[in-house]
Amino acid sequence: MTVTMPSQNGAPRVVLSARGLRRDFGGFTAVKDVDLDVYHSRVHALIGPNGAGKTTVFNLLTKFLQPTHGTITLLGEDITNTAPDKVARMGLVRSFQISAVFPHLTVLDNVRVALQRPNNLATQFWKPLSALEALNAKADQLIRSVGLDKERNAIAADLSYGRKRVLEIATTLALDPKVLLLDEPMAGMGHEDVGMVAEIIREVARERAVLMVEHNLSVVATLCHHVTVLQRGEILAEGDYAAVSEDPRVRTAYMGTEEA
Ligand SMILES: Nc1ncnc2c1ncn2[C@@H]1O[C@H](COP(=O)(O)OP(=O)(O)OP(=O)(O)O)[C@@H](O)[C@H]1O
Repeated sequence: MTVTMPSQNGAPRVVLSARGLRRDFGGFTAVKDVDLDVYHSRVHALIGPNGAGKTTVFNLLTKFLQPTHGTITLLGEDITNTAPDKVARMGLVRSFQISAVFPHLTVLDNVRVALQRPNNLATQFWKPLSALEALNAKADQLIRSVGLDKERNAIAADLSYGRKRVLEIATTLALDPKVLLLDEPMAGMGHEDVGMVAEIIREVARERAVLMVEHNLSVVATLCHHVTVLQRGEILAEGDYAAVSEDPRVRTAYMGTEEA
């Protein structure tokens, strides 16, 4: 069942929220008292220095890790005690979860394989030809939506690093996530690819929520509507990039300098 909070007076609706999230590892608290609201059609950045707890928060939200305290709500349903595979089926998908890109398959075949995962129409391969045609149409639509049309018949292994990451995003989108979690999507990319992937994420977020861990602050500044800064497992600041980057605590604690 999909329950979404009504978007009254056009305000974006919360699709994923966490309250009082905490995770202890033995005597060490990696995440403490984290409240988070992620909105439909918004790109939300989770930033912070190494060891701040970003990956742990991702693992808690996707239920790879169980919180020590706190609650998590997805599309109006409490998922605090829900298994990770069910959470993914409900629409909260982390890119690497299903983004196994097969290097020797073409772009088209990679997307078709992704579309054949559970919950997608093509699992019913015994269905008539019309189902197969619908699959092909859906694959082409996905390929177009991430701008891989020209590489449609290229072998995945022959794609540039940046285009491979885009193919990864396309295979993730095949599950039709309502909330997409991206872990450093720009990592290891050159300037040109960063711009291209940022445009794709912007486009992808029109119809879903995106929460991303990102170290590239110029990407965060231009792409993200909302920024949460973590430090030592706790929220240090949040707001839009302008507000967060003006915050003296962020400048000194996260960026290490008043000049950031
Ligand atoms: N399974 C674990 N057992 C013990 N400590 C852990 C475990 N996972 C994470 N930690 C600790 O929790 C803290 C937060 O780690 P986490 O990986 O969430 O940070 P991060 O912000 O993602 O860092 P980075 O930017 O370096 O990836 C770190 O001090 C880390 O050593």
